[in-house]
Amino acid sequence: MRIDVLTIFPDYLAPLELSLAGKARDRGLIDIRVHDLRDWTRDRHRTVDDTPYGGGAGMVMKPEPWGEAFDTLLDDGDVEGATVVFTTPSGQPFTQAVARELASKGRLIFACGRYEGIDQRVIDEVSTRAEVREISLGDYVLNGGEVAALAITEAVVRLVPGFMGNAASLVEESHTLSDSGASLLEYPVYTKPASWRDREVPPVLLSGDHAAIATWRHDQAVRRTAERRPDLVHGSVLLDDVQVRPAE
Ligand SMILES: NC(=S)c1ccno1
Repeated sequence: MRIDVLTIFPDYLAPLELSLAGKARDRGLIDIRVHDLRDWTRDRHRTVDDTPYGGGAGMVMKPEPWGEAFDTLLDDGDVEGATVVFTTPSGQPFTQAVARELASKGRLIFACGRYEGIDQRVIDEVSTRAEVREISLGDYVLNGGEVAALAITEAVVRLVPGFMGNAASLVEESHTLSDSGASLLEYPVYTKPASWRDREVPPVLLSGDHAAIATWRHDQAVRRTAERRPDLVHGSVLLDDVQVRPAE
């Protein structure tokens, strides 16, 4: 997978060098390229914003630099299957399901807006040339889209086949789907020592009874989901999975 990031703060994406994404790049699994939007400005001040038509506070990102940047990135022959992601608070919520969708793409191009946003004509024009997704990290406003691009990149890259050394660990993490299709939070996890500050590991986990352990873990995931994320509980589907007993 190739990932391009367009931003006026390229150094903001430096953590991609450090994290697992950096290792994946070293292994040739992903090709990450960060681009400074100002490289497509034409004035000596490298201007990327201007006042909003219709008035109002703040500044809007000018269409010209974005248009020329996308001309470069979408005309480099590597456009097939490219998806352009605008990270914006007005986008669709980013979820694990969206991460799975994006992980199946051949190429992602992140457009990180700043100020009050990017001139709408940029989104409209790019939509005629590639698949466009406007995605929000959450219902809050950041100073720009870079943090969202980092988070989405991390969530997506770890799903790319071959990225995680132990693919099995992807199966039992939060927001995977249960047999009934419900999105479950991960069950609580424990490791040595078996007793710590008079707190014991649940005995079932020491029993060696794999069926009982699987049942306990699923029960815990369902209970945790029902308690913390009732919004993920679709009718009785989730509760049909298991009788949710009151917390012990
Ligand atoms: N919530 C998101 S993705 C965002 C981008 C810029 N500000 O907020």
